[in-house]
Amino acid sequence: MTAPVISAQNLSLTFETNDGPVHALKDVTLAVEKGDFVSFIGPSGCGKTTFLRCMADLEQPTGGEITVNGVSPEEARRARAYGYVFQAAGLYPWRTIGGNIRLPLEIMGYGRSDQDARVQRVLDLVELAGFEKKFPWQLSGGMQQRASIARALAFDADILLMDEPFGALDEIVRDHLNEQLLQLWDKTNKTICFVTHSIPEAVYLSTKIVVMSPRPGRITDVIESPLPRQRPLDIRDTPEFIEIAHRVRDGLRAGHGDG
Ligand SMILES: Nc1ncnc2c1ncn2[C@@H]1O[C@H](COP(=O)(O)OP(=O)(O)OP(=O)(O)O)[C@@H](O)[C@H]1O
Repeated sequence: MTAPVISAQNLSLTFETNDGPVHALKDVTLAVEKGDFVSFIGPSGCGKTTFLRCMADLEQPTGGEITVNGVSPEEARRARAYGYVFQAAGLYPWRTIGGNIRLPLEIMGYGRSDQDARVQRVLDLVELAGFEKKFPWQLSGGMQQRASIARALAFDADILLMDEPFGALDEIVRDHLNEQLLQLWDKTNKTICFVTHSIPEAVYLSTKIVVMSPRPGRITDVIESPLPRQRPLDIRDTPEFIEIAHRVRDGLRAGHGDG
């Protein structure tokens, strides 16, 4: 067996605030394997974003251990092990779509022709070929979110950390992006950690669904999905899908009950 891509052992993070300590994460233990698509679902404040930020070295845990690709999050960050996609697309309005995707490559010192090739490749991957010279405001919200995914993919990181990337989009656009994201995951075999509030989104996308509950933020259930890798959208009407969705809902309810 290969080592997990992300391994958390009794991970805890307590924020000291003026109102006293906030236990954002408490004793979280989880292994994410290579090629997994893991969704984190739970009510507001259960620590989903904090967990993702620990993986990305944007927060420092106060207890336990976490490794990314077998090393510390800091070393993984320096090795550009992951791309991070935020809730809002976060594109610079004064740069074109191509310019936005190019920015991290410029910072990392890639040569100009390598930059060009990478920009074209990731624009193709997210089906935005031809939009390189447009500015963000000329694109719909869904297209902007795809551009921000392209930016996270541009330097070929094996891990994609996505914090509610489609939360602000309407349902039809979200369905379409979910489908595209699954195809992209299938093509590239990346490991994806994905935060969401939506049960159907979590069940549709994931190989593993991590249910969390707040106060203190912890994992209450980990569901290994029996669904096949290839998933047309209408898989959501099948009994298998509905059964998993029920289990997630039950887990969320139980978490609320003792919160
Ligand atoms: N920098 C901080 N300082 C103090 N408390 C914080 C900080 N960041 C997060 N928290 C608290 O930690 C808890 C977990 O927050 P987190 O953002 O990880 O939750 P979440 O599950 O991602 O929520 P949401 O679904 O609303 O995004 C919350 O109670 C939050 O208020």
